[in-house]
Amino acid sequence: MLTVTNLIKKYGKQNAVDDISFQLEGGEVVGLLGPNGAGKSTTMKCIVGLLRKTSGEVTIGGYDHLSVEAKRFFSYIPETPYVYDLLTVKEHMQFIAQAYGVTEWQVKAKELLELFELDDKQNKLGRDLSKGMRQKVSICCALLPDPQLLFFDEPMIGLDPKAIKNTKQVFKQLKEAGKTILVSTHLIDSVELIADRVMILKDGRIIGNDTIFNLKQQALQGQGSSLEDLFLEMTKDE
Ligand SMILES: Nc1ncnc2c1ncn2[C@@H]1O[C@H](COP(=O)(O)OP(=O)(O)OP(=O)(O)O)[C@@H](O)[C@H]1O
Repeated sequence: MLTVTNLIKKYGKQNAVDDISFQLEGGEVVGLLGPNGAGKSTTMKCIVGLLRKTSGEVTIGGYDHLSVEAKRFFSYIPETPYVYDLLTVKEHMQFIAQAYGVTEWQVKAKELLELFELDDKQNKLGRDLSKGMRQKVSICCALLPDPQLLFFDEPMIGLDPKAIKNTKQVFKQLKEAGKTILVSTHLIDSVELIADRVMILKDGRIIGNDTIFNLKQQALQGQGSSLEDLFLEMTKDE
């Protein structure tokens, strides 16, 4: 579903993403973990085409990631939610539905807005929404076209506990529906239960890419421990 080959992104002389390669098979849920500045957001932005990669190749569903065909496959939920100031919450849903040709979108939009407790905010303008509400609108817009592949960059930041719980539930449902997900997060427990695999990024490089079980075996010599301990062990400075 997603193939990243020798991806490099430089900011000036710094390699923020330093020659990484990985694949996501259809239906896989993969957690992208790493300390602040590891290159998680830069990697995602290069994949979805918001940042110009320095070099490397990215294909989505077999198509070059910048093609319209590739864009039909995925939704991206950015770290900082972007909403249109002068569209209401409902108009955001309508706009996405029309852009992606979603038929009978009202029913799905209603379900999503109810799930994220936005149903009473339908007529509020984007500019009048709180940060958490913007994040919820961003998630609802991403889910409306029912894409095969979803990129979530720190989806829980700014959400209240109820919305975090709902988002975890949505992840579970998406996984059950066979969707492919790449999710970057610092909230390790939010991926521990659903991730088939995690990739650990440090200084722009992938330093671990395996099932949580296998990574624990390698890093902790089989000592029973949490994913959080594993993360801290793998990313500690020598
Ligand atoms: N626009 C930019 N210009 C220059 N350097 C940048 C820019 N954006 C990010 N960087 C640098 O690239 C590196 C990777 O940043 P990135 O935001 O991808 O990390 P991250 O893993 O998403 O971090 P966090 O967990 O803090 O969100 C960091 O060293 C950062 O300072």
